[in-house]
Order: sequence, then C-alpha cells, then structure tokens
Amino acid sequence: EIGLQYGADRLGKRYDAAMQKFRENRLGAFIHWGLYAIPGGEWNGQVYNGAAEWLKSWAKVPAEEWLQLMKQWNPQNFDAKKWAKMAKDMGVKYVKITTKHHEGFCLWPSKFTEYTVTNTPYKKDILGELVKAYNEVGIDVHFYFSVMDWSHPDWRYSIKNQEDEIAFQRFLAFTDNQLKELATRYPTVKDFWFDGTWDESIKKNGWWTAHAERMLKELIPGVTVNSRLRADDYGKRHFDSNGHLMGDYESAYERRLPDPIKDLQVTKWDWEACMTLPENQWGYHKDWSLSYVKNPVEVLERIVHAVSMGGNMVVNFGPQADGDFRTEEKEIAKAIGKWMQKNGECIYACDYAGWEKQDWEYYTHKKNSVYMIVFNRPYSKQLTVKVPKETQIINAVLLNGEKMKVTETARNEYNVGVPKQDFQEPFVIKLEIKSSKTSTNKYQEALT
Ligand SMILES: COc1ccc([C@@H]2N[C@@H](C)[C@@H](O)[C@H]2O)cc1
Repeated sequence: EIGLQYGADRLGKRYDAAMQKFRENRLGAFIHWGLYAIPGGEWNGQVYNGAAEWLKSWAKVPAEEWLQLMKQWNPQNFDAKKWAKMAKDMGVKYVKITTKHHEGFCLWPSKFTEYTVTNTPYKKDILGELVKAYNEVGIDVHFYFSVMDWSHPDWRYSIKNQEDEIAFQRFLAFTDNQLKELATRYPTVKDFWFDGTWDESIKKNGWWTAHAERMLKELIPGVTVNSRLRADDYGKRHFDSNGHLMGDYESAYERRLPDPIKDLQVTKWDWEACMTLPENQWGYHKDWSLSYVKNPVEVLERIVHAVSMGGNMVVNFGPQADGDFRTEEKEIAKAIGKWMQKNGECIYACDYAGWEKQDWEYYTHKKNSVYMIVFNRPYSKQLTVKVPKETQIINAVLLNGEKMKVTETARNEYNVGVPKQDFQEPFVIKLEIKSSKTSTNKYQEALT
C-alpha cells in the first residue's frame, strides 16, 4: 500500500449505532427544491429537456440573472407538516434535502452569502421547518450539499494560476463556514451527502475533503458522510489510491444500480443509490411527458434490488415552486407506502442474503429469515430456490401467514410454490432456514 495522508480514515464497515441506523433505514426520499423549481425547465419561452435543476447551465443564464429568481421565491403552499406526513405515509425512514444545489441558493438563512431564503419574499428558514417536521414524525434528516457553487465568484472548475489558487482557498473557507453553520444550527442532522465534487479544483484539494469529513464528525459525533465528497492525496475519488472506500458508504449509484450477478463486490461495503421518477429530472420540470416516468412497481423493483445487494435506495421528489408536490409524485409516494405497509419487513433492517439470484427476482435477509420478493410470476407456478451448501428451508409462508409448498428438487435446490391468488403486485414469501451439517447423499452428481 502507498502512504496517504488523505485516504480512507477507516477500513471496513462502521458498526456503531448511528451507522446501524443509517443501514437499517434502507429506504429514503430525496427532496430537490430550489430556484430551479420556478422556471421548471423553461427559459425565455424555450423548454429544455435536460435536468431542470441544471436549467441555468442549459440556457447559459449568467449567475446574477439566474439569482433574480429569488424575487419570486414565495412558496405559499409550503407546509412542512404535510411534507412529513407524505414521507411517513410512503414508509421512508429518512429524507435527504438539498440545503444548497449548484445554483448557490440556500434553503437556510446562511450568514455567509446573500443568496438565501432570508432575502426572498418568503423570508423564513425552510430547512429548519423541515428538519423539525420530519424529526417530529421519527424521520431522520440528511443534508445534500453541493460543493460546486455557481453563485460564488471564488468557485473554480480548475486551478490555472496563483490567482485561481488564492480564490479557491477563499472558496473552501467559505464552504467550511457554511458546513459548520449547518452542523451547529441543525445538530439532529444524521448525514451529509456531498455533490458537485468531480472537478479538477476539488481533486487537487483532496486534503480539504478529508478535513471536511473530519470536521463534521467532530461537530456531530456519529454523522455519516458519503464517498462522493472524498478525493485522496492523488485526486482519486470514492475509493483511495489503495482501493479503500472513503467516507462511510459508496454513493456512486445515481440513476443506476450494481448488477446482481456481476457486481457482488458492493456487498462488501455500505452503499446508497438514488433514483429519479422520470428518466433524469431531480428538480421540478413542468413537462414530464418529455421522458418515461417509472410506475410504482418499477420504483419498488429498484428499491428491492438495492436492499437485496446490501444497499439503501433514495427515491427523488422535486417539489413545485408553490411548495406543493405534483400529483404524479403524490400518487407514487402513496402506492409505495401501501406496499411498504404490507411488506416493509423484507426491506427495513434487511441485508444481502448471499443466495444466487433467480429470475423471479430478489432475496433479502434478516436474522434467520430469508425473504423472497417475487416480481416475475413463473408459468411453471414453481419458484426455483438454490440454497448454499448445508442450508435447509424449514418452511415458507406468505407475509399474510398462508403456508407455501416447499419441495426439494435436487441437492441444495427447492421449488417453492406460488400463491393461488394473483395479487397483481410483487409478493413476499418468508423462508425460515437453518444450517444443517448432515447433507443427505440422496443426490448423485452426473459423471461427465
Ligand atoms: C454532470 O452530471 C451530473 C448529473 C447529476 C448531477 C446532480 N446529482 C444529482 C443527485 C442531482 O442533484 C443532479 O443535479 C450533477 C452532475
């Protein structure tokens, strides 16, 4: 291994209570809310089909012009308690909120910039209201924070000369001030999810990313930090130059997931994926007909896929400028919540089962139960289950208690019957298992 000053601070998973809670939460929601919700993807009469929170970039709007949108920021229908109820009813255990996206507009009254809610017609501390409302219903709050800040004159994409260097060090000091402000104003925050850290300027300042992680962990013992913040001494991101994961969980899976057969390495560390409902919209976009919008079962499939490989999933919502949510998002949240109400035990505090994935889809594991979450009902009416050596299935029940038939079909192989009723939605079978040393030699391997 090579010597690193700014590489991984810890090897292997964290097992303290705060990280256990992060891991057992499993299902989260993302909130992307900022000035970009006002134009909703349209600028000077042109609708851009790129991500709405990047409209400033697509329409090449200068920062001072873009930030004029603050004059219109007045979400009269914003009600933090309603947002908290929507999240509770959806069954999420945590919510990640954009404190500041790339545009530089802060949802909290930061003292270090004029571009905050204070200087809008709305005036009030939106972030503070949300932290209080979510925490009151037992939902953890995580902060999304974009290091890249298009509103700040000292932001640099690269460091070309001494002037850039001096400006960028001022920028990092400004960023430290904002992070300290967030950590001290909202001490119940459980996680910082950094974004906007892919540019040369940050990769050249790996020291700062290590400092930011260490500073937050001093200010809030137990707080978690994502790998996307981190660059090491040589600018290597997420995993340091010795291949060790930096931060507390890998955060590279954005709008994509590891392959359940080929990417099993991810089961060795903690990771969290995040996803959009349209193909690629995080902030509010007025026209969702421009891309495919996932239906509730497609969202559930991604949630279960992540948990089946030992990861968390965060489903994104982009609230409207008025502070309410679009109907499509409310309906998806409700549908997910309905399913989670009945089946959540196969998600919360569950982990990778280590069994070979089958076509009917995913396993999750908790204590001495393995859950089968069936998305694809086979015409054979039999669910193939291949168990690890010396593992026996004691019984199989639907979560409503209905016993399912289990037939041993070969060495370490079983058929589990499908329920008579077609629920028209993914269903869960809970397997009780035990390890058995005595493997019967009933089955003859073919000699070939
Ligand atoms: C250059 O590609 C991207 C794509 C998405 C992002 C941001 N990460 C997501 C979590 C959203 O915040 C999106 O704006 C940044 C750069």
